[in-house]
Amino acid sequence: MVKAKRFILVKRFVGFPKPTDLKLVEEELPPIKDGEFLAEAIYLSVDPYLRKKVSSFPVGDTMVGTQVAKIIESKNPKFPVGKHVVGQAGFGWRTHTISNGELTAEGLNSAVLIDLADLPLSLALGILGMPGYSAYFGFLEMLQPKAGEWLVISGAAGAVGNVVGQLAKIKGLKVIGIAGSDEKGKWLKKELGFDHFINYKTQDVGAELQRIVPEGVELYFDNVGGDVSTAVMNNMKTFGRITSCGSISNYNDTELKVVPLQHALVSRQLKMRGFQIVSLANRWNEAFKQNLEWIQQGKLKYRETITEGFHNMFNAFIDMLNGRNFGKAIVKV
Ligand SMILES: NC(=O)C1=CN([C@@H]2O[C@H](COP(=O)(O)OP(=O)(O)OC[C@H]3O[C@@H](n4cnc5c(N)ncnc54)[C@H](OP(=O)(O)O)[C@@H]3O)[C@@H](O)[C@H]2O)C=CC1
Ligand SMILES: CCCCC/C=C/C=O
Repeated sequence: MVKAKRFILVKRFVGFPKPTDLKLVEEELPPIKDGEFLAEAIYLSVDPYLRKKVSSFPVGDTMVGTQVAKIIESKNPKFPVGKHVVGQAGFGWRTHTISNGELTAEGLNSAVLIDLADLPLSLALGILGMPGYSAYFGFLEMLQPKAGEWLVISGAAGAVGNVVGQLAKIKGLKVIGIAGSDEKGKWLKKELGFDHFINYKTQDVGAELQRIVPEGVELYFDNVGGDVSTAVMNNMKTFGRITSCGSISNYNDTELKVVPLQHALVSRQLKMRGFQIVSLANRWNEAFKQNLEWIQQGKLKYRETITEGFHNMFNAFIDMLNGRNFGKAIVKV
């Protein structure tokens, strides 16, 4: 018998999540059936979308989330013992999972075999996983960037943002990153080649943009929404293009705030495009292959903030919401 640990939701998050909203429980797993396999978690991902998802999540269910796991028992020839998978639907915040690897209603594989050669397996949760694909499609496809254009990225030092900035440098753009600490700014400029950095906690974003690019920027990749985005949009060129990837600045709000975007949109004739990376699930492999190639060529760098211990899942999640992560926030079991 295998004992699995898992976090269940005991109270839906209201405002900033509290440790008492989740509970760590143990359960004995049944023997696996034909077509199933048993996987043991190695790395788990903590992502901003979890905060949003839990607003409508059934109390008592295992907390959702993606993980990298090793197959330790199998009655499914497609998932042999010893191989690794990225576990999505049916996995979540748990140490051991029984899965059949089938497609979910959303068209996502519940488990996908991975082989990253000599690269760390945890990258399958970051630059070679969902956040890396969001950067790839959200930037290259939604924004249709051209060499020489100016790009502003909010949430620039996070899992998605830092990859967007690096892709933009590969494509010959000029990049301004916005994030919440000068240490993050140093990393973005010195190691990743960003051209400019704005600390939204200590600087006036609009005034800084005005100083750096008085004529206005062409492109904006938005991870945070809120006042930062209003300031950026009011410093864009006519016909500027925006990808709305997320709005983490309001995920913990209990009341909906009105953010005045229309003035900038209308007066500057901007084009704003949102996207859901799950809708592009059938093309994820394209982004995987290209990001992998650029990593192997030394054109894309990766950074992770790793928290040790499954019992620290909640702390890692809160640390990410509070901006303590550089690059991808990961938990190592
Ligand atoms: N549309 C889609 O399909 C997808 C959307 N997303 C979205 O992309 C965004 C980035 O995700 P991801 O890269 O995984 O997360 P990150 O790794 O960027 O982590 C979240 C970051 O958000 C920043 N942050 C927290 N609170 C605020 C705030 N009030 N204002 C501004 N910044 C804040 C923090 O950095 P700092 O120190 O700078 O404050 C923190 O590090 C999120 O909005 C997420 O929901 C992600 C994947 C897919
Ligand atoms: C594997 C599920 C990924 C969902 C990412 C969604 C982000 C939305 O904001």
